Amino acid sequence: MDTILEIEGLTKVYPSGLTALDGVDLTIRRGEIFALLGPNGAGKTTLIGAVCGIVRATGGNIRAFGHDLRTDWRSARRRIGLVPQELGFDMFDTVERQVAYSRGLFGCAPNAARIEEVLRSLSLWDKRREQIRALSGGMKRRVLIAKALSHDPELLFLDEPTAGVDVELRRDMWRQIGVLREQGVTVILTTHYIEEAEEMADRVGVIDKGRLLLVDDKAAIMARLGRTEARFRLAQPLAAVPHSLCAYSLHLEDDGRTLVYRGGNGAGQGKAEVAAIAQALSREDIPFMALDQIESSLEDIFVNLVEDGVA
Ligand SMILES: Nc1ncnc2c1ncn2[C@@H]1O[C@H](COP(=O)(O)OP(=O)(O)OP(=O)(O)O)[C@@H](O)[C@H]1O
Repeated sequence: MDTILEIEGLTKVYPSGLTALDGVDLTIRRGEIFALLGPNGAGKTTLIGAVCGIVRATGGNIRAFGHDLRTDWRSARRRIGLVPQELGFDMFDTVERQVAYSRGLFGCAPNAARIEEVLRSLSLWDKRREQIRALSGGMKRRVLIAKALSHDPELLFLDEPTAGVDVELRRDMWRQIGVLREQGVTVILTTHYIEEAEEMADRVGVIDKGRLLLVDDKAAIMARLGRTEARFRLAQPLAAVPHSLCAYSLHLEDDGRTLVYRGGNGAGQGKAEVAAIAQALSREDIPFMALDQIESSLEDIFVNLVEDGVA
């Protein structure tokens, strides 16, 4: 595994006494898309800020590209890009100048061809001479990305890239992030939206109250924690769950007309049990008219994790 970022025991206590990060350990692999998922105030922006040199950590270590950020911040910093949550630029400046200026801020030599490439990849080329204030909200967000890409970062942070944007723009943003992945850029994004993590991430970290509750491959999270709910709508109501099925996690609803299964801790266990229950029902001569089956989403998993406070 080629590691691009290593965070160890990262702690941030703000002067107010609030602990925003509480011993966070995280390793990011080169080329992956990592989604940091958490509710408001979980510590996502603080974590990004600590890596990007905006927030001074209280404790812990951060190594990026093998450099210790405390002692060798500058060389690592050039290889990191940040798309912040807030729109912050000179609204009267043109798109092209803002993006070229950002490149210069990182000490990179002017490179008109590269700026053109970035602007074209974000469909901003036709807008390059427009003042930023004249752009739509979505276009302004693209300019933020263009600025962050202007110095060719290998590691890009996107802090809630789709907060407050409409569905179309969100999908557009997902496409853009797909393009970055193809270009080999490592992306860490923060989000409140489970569907965003589900759609794009290779791995997901769940953070709450400054603690990283869980980090895993997206598919593994689903497999480990995914639950299956199946509802058998019975032809005839039952007074009780048949004895032969009491090994399964079943109960009756709708005055005995619906047999409900909830269970299966991943790895297809839920689906296998539902199939076994269906077979047992037909063996017992208990016909059912319909079967509705639902797999839990990352959202359900997240709610459970946050409620439990543990991984
Ligand atoms: N400069 C600051 N001074 C004091 N407290 C702060 C500061 N910045 C953030 N906090 C607090 O630290 C905690 C974590 O905030 P942070 O912005 O990192 O969370 P977040 O997960 O990014 O939230 P959101 O999803 O709302 O952006 C919050 O309780 C927040 O109020």
